[in-house]
Amino acid sequence: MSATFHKMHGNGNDFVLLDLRAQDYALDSNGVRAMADRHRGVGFDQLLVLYPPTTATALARVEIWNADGSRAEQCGNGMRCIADYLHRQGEAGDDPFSVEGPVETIHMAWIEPGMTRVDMGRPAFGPDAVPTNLVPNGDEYSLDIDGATCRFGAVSMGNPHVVIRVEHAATAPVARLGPAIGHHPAFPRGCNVGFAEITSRTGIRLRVHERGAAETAACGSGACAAVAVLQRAGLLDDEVEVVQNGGRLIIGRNADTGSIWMTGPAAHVFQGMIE
Ligand SMILES: N[C@H](CCC[C@H](N)C(=O)O)C(=O)O
Repeated sequence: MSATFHKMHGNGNDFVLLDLRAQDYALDSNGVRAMADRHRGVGFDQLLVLYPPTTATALARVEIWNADGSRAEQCGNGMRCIADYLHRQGEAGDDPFSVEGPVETIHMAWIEPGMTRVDMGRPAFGPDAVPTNLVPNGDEYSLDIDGATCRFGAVSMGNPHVVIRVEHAATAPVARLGPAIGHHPAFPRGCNVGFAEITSRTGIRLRVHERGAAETAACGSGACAAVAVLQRAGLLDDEVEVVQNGGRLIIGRNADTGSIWMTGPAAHVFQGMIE
């Protein structure tokens, strides 16, 4: 069994894209973990799998796997790469198009070579949406970690996110608090943990410890989650530049629909064959 794959990345958050609409390749958690191995496999933060669509308008049905073999409901950088791939394949033109995401239809558009835009849908707040068994005080959650109380926002972008406001992202305790919160029983499906430094009403610096992958160079849904939480707190305007270690994104809020859109880079690195 072998298949053609595409290696891509969005601001250094790297992916293997496996287009299984016209080829077969059996996948399970063990196989995904092996493929993700950066020494014995191809290496990726997430695996993006395209299957034939189940609706007339979508170009593909998308499944997302993390490097640890777990499944994810959303991947913002990955969706931007899928948009670039579908345009590169000649399946998408300059008009918006859509794919069936794991939990909802995702609308996207190609902007220019290496630049795409994705409508990431409406953020969902509240414990049941995230999901978490914590009870918020207003919009703020708190959790005692190592004897200290950690306060944060929480939101679902399809996938679960915690957003912690920090003075300086560069010195945020990502390696310690990321796993401690991300794997905490208060989050039955785990969560991605973002550390956001507000630099202005139109700018943040962000680092994200990702569920199923550890800290990544960039996290697209994490950027959307951080902007959604901080906008809800009245701290950010409708359009924000999010700077992460791997690069920058423009995140905006559609005032009419309440959905969050994301514009940023998508790069195709190489095509290969996996056994
Ligand atoms: N680790 C995430 C999936 C990938 C998210 C990230 N790579 C993005 O760009 O949104 C999760 O398990 O929810």
